[in-house]
Amino acid sequence: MERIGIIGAGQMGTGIAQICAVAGYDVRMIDVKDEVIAASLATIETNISRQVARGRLSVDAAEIAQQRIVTGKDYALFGDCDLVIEAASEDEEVKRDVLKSLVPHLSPDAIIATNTSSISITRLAAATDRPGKFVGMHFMNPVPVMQLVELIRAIQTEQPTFDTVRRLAESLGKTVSVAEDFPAFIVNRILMPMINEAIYTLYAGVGSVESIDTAMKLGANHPMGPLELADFIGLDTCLAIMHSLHSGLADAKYQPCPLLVKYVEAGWLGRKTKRGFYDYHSERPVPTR
Ligand SMILES: CC(=O)CC(=O)SCCNC(=O)CCNC(=O)[C@H](O)C(C)(C)COP(=O)(O)OP(=O)(O)OC[C@H]1O[C@@H](n2cnc3c(N)ncnc32)[C@H](O)[C@@H]1OP(=O)(O)O
Ligand SMILES: NC(=O)C1=CN([C@@H]2O[C@H](COP(=O)(O)OP(=O)(O)OC[C@H]3O[C@@H](n4cnc5c(N)ncnc54)[C@H](OP(=O)(O)O)[C@@H]3O)[C@@H](O)[C@H]2O)C=CC1
Repeated sequence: MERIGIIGAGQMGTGIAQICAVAGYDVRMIDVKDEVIAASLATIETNISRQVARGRLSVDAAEIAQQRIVTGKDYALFGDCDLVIEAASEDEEVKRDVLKSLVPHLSPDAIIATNTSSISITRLAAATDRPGKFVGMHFMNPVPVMQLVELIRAIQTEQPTFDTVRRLAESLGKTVSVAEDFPAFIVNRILMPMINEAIYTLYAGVGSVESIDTAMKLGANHPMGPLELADFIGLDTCLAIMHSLHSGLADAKYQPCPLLVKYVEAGWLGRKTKRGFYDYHSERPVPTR
């Protein structure tokens, strides 16, 4: 494995590109907007510079890593990639369109991985010309910091594909946890109902944003409160994951909180739009409820 493609230069695509380049892989990354790509490269530069300042990476290695990342808007960039990781928005129609556009450009042996948080790997695999060479590779946010990669086998995934992607995750310094292909897999099946319940707790007036987050940080030793974490993940992504759980498992306990729905309808998506359960326009996040 030498060259890795990434679709989507949002927070996940950016983190994946960074760790792949630092680990020595050539990276090709596309997105639909120039400004998103520019912001992604700026984030990578900041993060890599911090690694240099911390003495974890030499100046030369940092420069080489950044040169390994080639960006653009055209799927033809993926022609010589050994593996392409799809990290576009958490929307099945978007992902299907992306996969349809991708496959004509790929070499026959190339593997496709999806970083989806919740959507059926089996259905996405079936939307490609190579379901046996398709796998779920679910990185955690922030990618450079979090230790885990969840690997999800579609019913069609062939063992050599799975083994190759496991080796790739390990070569990136990650620890693998294997999940079967059920809605939202392991991490989000457990984490997202907790976040949704925190939003219900706010909706019911049990506590303010600050009291709920403080309670869970100091009372349950979570590194971030659930509402702060929801803003960090992206409220659109949180809602999409709850929809996958609700429709995929047909259980009322997964119904998304109406307040979450309203925030997403308002375009309050968390940190990425500078407003969610907190307002991020000033230096310190300000709770909005
Ligand atoms: C939705 C899904 O499908 C799946 C998911 O990803 S669910 C979300 C999973 N992620 C989590 O639960 C994250 C919970 N939060 C945390 O673990 C921590 O708050 C955190 C790791 C994000 C930050 O840790 P912290 O100790 O509070 O902050 P801080 O001291 O600033 O950061 C620790 C290090 O991480 C780095 N870091 C923090 N945020 C970062 C980011 N977004 N990108 C890159 N590096 C980051 C910092 O630079 C710092 O590095 P150094 O050691 O070089 O100083
Ligand atoms: N956020 C998280 O904590 C985690 C997210 N994930 C998953 O990773 C994926 C990406 O999430 P995340 O990075 O947070 O989302 P972001 O919203 O930060 O980034 C998604 C990016 O994909 C772009 N995009 C949308 N459509 C296309 C397309 N057709 N072609 C290329 N790029 C496209 C978006 O552009 P535009 O903004 O213009 O629409 C955006 O830049 C999702 O599947 C999500 O569920 C997995 C683990 C954790």
